[in-house]
Amino acid sequence: MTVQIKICGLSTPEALEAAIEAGATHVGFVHFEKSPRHVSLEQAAELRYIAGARVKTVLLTANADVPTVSKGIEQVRPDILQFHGSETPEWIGLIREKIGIECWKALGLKDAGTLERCAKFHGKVDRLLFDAPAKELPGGNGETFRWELLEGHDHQVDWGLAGGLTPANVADAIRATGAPLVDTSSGVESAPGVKDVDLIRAFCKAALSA
Ligand SMILES: O=C(O)c1ccccc1N[C@@H]1O[C@H](COP(=O)(O)O)[C@@H](O)[C@H]1O
Repeated sequence: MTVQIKICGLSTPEALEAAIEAGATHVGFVHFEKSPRHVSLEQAAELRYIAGARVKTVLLTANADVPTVSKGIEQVRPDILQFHGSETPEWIGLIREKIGIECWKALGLKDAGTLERCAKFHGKVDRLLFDAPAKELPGGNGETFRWELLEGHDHQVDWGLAGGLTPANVADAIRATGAPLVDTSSGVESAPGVKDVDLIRAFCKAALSA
């Protein structure tokens, strides 16, 4: 099966077009003020409009309150919401049920225990995204985690791999984990928050050839 690719933290039409042309299946907009990739809901809506139906659009928030998430859905009309903070399964489940929108939850994988605890999200989210443990930011830190933690894991829900993925390591990551979707943000940047179109192209090429 062809791997799905999410390029996250996009903030310009140029980088967005490069991601789509290179074969990304998902593009993400980060609405989280502490991030160097933060975009306002107005900016995200504009990018979402440009993307149209060519790719799936993802609005990422971290520990946002309900009014912010509602405003994001209303203004941006994303295909998917990605929750990247300490949102509970019940909280996400309620939003998913009420709004009927696809919801993803990112989890920082520290050890086998974290992986076991992800079972509480089953039935509440549409996809789990395994990332490195949070640091100053809940995500987008460019850190990989021990991919071997996923070895032999019986995935009960769709999932994806994130955390420090770059054009240089994404093919190894796919081979090592069998990830059906890979997600990158800082690994395709020339500086924090500045996407590099050549790195985006190289990332997609490497992922698609794994
Ligand atoms: O990208 C950000 O700035 C960000 C901020 C807050 C939460 C998540 C964020 N990004 C997501 O984190 C993972 C891994 O990113 P990276 O490739 O290691 O930089 C990915 O899902 C990003 O979408």
